[in-house]
Amino acid sequence: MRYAVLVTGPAGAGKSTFCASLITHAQSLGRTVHLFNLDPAADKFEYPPSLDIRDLVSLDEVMEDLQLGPNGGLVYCFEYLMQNLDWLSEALGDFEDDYLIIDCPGQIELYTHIPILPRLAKLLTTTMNINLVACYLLESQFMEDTAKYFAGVLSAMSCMIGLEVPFVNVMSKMDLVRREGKRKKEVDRFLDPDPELLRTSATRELNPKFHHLNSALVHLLTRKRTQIEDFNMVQFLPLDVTDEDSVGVVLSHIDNAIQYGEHEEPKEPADMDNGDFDTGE
Ligand SMILES: Nc1nc2c(ncn2[C@@H]2O[C@H](COP(=O)(O)OP(=O)(O)OP(=O)(O)O)[C@@H](O)[C@H]2O)c(=O)[nH]1
Ligand SMILES: [Mg+2]
Repeated sequence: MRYAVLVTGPAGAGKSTFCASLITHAQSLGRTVHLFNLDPAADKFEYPPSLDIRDLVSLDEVMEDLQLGPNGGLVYCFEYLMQNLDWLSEALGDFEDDYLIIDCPGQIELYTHIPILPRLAKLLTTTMNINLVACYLLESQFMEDTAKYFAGVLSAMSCMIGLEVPFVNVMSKMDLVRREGKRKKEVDRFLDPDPELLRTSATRELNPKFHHLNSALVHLLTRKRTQIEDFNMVQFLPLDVTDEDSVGVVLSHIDNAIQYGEHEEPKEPADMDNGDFDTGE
């Protein structure tokens, strides 16, 4: 049985850092894990990737040869990957019974505009028979601006709906929140999105039109009782990579989502009620 974690999220959300801390933690548990770099623009890693899209296609060469910018070049690299799936299945053939951590690029259009990642996820799960879970990382600074935060929630949801695989949302860089000394109750409203946050947003004074738009969104979220609120489709696990226990909690949710080690007794994930995140209050 092969397992893989697709680590997604906007630019700078902490994906590569999270991949490295997942690897450190999994190795401390005695697991064999491998990094699969899916970012053609990546330059350095804490752990050397065992599998690397840059062995197939180089963003620099694509940009130079085809006169494309970084984003167009990235889309081209993924299209090239999809046309060379033999390379991927051959490379993946070396990893029987292993756990792959897949580090994705941060261009948001990859998750919301073009259907390349969903195609890749389908291929990994159906053709290559890999137990796949996706993580979407949003960084804690998004909590500073509620309108931006809700844009982040919607992008997480858009990615999740597109991928159609088990999904774990993560609020990264929680060490920064701890340092600021935010109240736990306040933090919880962002980990379990509270649409009422938008109503009290500072945009009311700054930009009334924008506030009307936000209010309409809240109205949609609350009155129509969409999935975000009713079914808790989007909930974030707090991640502090400086705290091994926090990485362990996220890994236990990932394991649970893909039933890692199904021959063993099924394990309950660690407590999800955020009670394990101590803001230091
Ligand atoms: N304080 C803090 N900083 C972090 C954390 N994780 C990442 N960073 C910093 O955030 C920046 C971006 O981290 P990366 O891990 O490269 O983020 P990424 O999502 O892989 O970025 P792209 O691949 O460019 O999309 C770096 O300067 C990291 O040192 C964290 O948990 N806490
Ligand atoms: Mg990265």
